[in-house]
Amino acid sequence: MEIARVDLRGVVAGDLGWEATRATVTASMVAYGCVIITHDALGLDLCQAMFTRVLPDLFALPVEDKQRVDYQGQRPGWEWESLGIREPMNADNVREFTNILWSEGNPEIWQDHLPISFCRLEMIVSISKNMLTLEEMMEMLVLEGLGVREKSARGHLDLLRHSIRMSRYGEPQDRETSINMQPHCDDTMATMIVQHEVEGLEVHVGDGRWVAVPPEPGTITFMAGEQFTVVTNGRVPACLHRVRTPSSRERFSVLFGPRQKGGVAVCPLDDLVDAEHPLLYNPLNHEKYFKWRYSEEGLKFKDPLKVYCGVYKDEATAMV
Ligand SMILES: O=C(O)CCC(=O)C(=O)O
Ligand SMILES: [Fe+2]
Repeated sequence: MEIARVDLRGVVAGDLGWEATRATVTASMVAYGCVIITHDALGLDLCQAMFTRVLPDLFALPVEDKQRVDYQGQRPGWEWESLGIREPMNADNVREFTNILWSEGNPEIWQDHLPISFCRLEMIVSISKNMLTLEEMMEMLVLEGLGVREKSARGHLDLLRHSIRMSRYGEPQDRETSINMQPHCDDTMATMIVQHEVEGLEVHVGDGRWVAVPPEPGTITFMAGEQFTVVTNGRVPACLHRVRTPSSRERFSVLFGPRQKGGVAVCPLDDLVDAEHPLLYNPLNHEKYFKWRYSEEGLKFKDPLKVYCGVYKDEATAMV
């Protein structure tokens, strides 16, 4: 079986296509924690403008400016940097982010009779709103596919917060492997990745085999993070992925995804725990886990999630 590709255009809950899509999505999520979506929700023009204008402008700002917002980068040996915005569907949050980055002193540029600051804001908000709709649809498809009642699934969605991250990769430092982000699973609930023109995303499909997800226009990669493994009581594995860019071209990506709201433990959904499927994960306090997972101790383990909150530790305690 390959990672499923599903066309979500025109798919509506309860309609004819819904059940077939649900079966395909669920099977691929159970096997790889990953599905490739085709959708026009983001709009090709919007993506083009985002990747060729907004992102290059954003990352061209001086590091001192970028460090005034949620910025990661400047790691020795890593040609990678990333900027994040929480709840980017809310224009106020995006306005705050752009105002901090492009404070006075940056002359306003006009484009198609609109100030560029307005275009940037509109683009980020619009991409985020569309991503949120797709994200919730994907979670509903998988959860329903696993047998979760609609009400429980909606209750789960209400416990999420969202953020968008925009990343830039320079030339891979390791010319031999061309890897510019090492294999990992995200510690989120889910991540949706939009690529543009430059290759990079690869997904592990078992036995050391990696599959490249090509940066095709109109496609978005949906992947489960560790929190989703807990919520689904182990049915959906967190997707193991990495970034590898043999062309060495500069690469941008846009990532959108939910995590559990702060202070609310992540728990397996009741509908997914029964005699046939005993409880596999204890409630996960994300803040504490996050600190431990990236500590010297947490980094020793192959499956830190299981070590931290798994009911059965068995092979989880294997070291990296
Ligand atoms: O840039 C990408 O395609 C993936 C990035 C990623 O996996 C991450 O930031 O966690
Ligand atoms: Fe990732």
